[in-house]
Amino acid sequence: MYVYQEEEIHQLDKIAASNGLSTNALMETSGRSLYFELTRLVSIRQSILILAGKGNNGGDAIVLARYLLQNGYQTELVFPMGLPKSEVAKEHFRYYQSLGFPYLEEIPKKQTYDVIIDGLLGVGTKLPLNDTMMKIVSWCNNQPSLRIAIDLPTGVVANFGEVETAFQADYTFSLHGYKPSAFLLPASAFYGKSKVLDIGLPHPSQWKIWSEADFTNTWKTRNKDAHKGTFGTGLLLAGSDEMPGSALLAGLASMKIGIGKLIIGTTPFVASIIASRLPEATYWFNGLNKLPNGDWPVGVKGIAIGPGLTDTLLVEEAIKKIWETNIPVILDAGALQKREYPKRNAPTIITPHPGEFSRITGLTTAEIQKNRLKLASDYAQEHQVIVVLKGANTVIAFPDGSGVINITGNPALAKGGSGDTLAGMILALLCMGENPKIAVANAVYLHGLCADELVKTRNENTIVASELSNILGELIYTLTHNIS
Ligand SMILES: NC(=O)C1=CN([C@@H]2O[C@H](COP(=O)(O)OP(=O)(O)OC[C@H]3O[C@@H](n4cnc5c(N)ncnc54)[C@H](OP(=O)(O)O)[C@@H]3O)[C@@H](O)[C@H]2O)[C@H](O)CC1
Ligand SMILES: [K+]
Repeated sequence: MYVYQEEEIHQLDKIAASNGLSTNALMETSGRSLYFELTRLVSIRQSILILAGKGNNGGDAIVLARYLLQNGYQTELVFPMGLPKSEVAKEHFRYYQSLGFPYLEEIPKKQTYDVIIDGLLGVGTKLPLNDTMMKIVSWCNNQPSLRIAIDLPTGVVANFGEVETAFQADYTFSLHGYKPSAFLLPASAFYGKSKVLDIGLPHPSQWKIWSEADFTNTWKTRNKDAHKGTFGTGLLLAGSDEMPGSALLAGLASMKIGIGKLIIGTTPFVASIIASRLPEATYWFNGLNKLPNGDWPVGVKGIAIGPGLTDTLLVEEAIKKIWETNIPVILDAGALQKREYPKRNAPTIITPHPGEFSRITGLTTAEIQKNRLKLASDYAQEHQVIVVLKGANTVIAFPDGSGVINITGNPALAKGGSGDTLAGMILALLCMGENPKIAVANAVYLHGLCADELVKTRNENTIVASELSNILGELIYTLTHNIS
């Protein structure tokens, strides 16, 4: 599934029209697809109120109303903002009227409806809503009806997360692709359950939702003649005497997802605490202090630096040394600072949560949250790094302008140690030879999926980060046992 900004939708429509697929035809397909989706949710005995705006979102609503009426559904089509203004919506309205179907210009507010369809505003929305629209939306939200939005809930814009008042949908049927606001709070909370309807346009989007199929199509099984070298050696620079657990959590995740060999550069104290829980790793005492002298373990295929590290000066010295190499690196937690990144022939991956991204960019967390996709993407392109902007619907932005939105995960992940676990998973998949884009997307996907699996039988408050790694084995087995 793909994600499209407002401008991209308008552009696609224009190109389709100039090549022979008119907006009139797209509107017909939209309305007809909406009709078929609706018949799964609504029975013929239920009353349906369709609210149509003056633009093409209203045009979709007109086509939907026609299909419903033609098929005997109790449907009332109302234009509370006035009759259609867009040329294509006018054409469909003319056809609707030619069939003798009725319409109203005011909502009959004395009556209640089983279902309200919001075809008031779509991707052409400019905030703020005017007073009339605000009142209509508030009225809808106070009705006991099932609420269904066409393309976007009215009051939500396509590209950003900002909202004042919006139609609180139970379902939103998005046309052609998701819009960024479906993944940006507070807007995303107004979508209800959302689904994309195919209307026959191509998919040139560089942004996609990472799905189970994407995971299974890209996950590599271990060859029969594999040895530990096949799956790479990772260097994890993590853990301090105050935060020893970070090294353990990242290390467990790396080893349990499948890395061949893991070297943990940490203090002797940390090693003495965690080695009994992770005897499979090897330990490089005080690696952070040794690294700036060029005293390196050989054969390292990937580095993760930062989980549980507090000595900023030492971390910066180590990073300077890492810049001299062409080894893929993940900068996490204590290694995330405002900085310049040198040009290298290996990926640099940063994994900030919104607070850390705020520290790096100087933007407020509120600014970041309502515009996560664009800000992560701008940063990734400007600095030529992979940005993993964590939080609900983690955004992964690549240096070439493409990106992935992850939809696995839940609030159980909002807990200490969860980020360390993710850093370990990314390190492992990078070292195991995945293409970096796929490594990062699959790690983020699995990390969230572990949490989703755990909350099937457990209260989300009670889950701790080490449990994510514990269920990786069963989870990957279930997802992949059909792959030959
Ligand atoms: N490829 C596709 O996905 C297709 C989608 N379709 C549908 O078309 C809409 C987009 O249609 P568009 O006409 O561009 O825009 P809208 O219908 O969303 O809105 C335009 C009208 O809304 C008025 N408006 C805008 N902001 C406000 C506001 N804050 N308060 C009140 N009214 C507002 C605007 O009025 P003006 O006076 O400013 O002109 C317009 O009248 C898309 O979402 C899909 O539903 C098509 O079917 C084709 C293919
Ligand atoms: K709408």
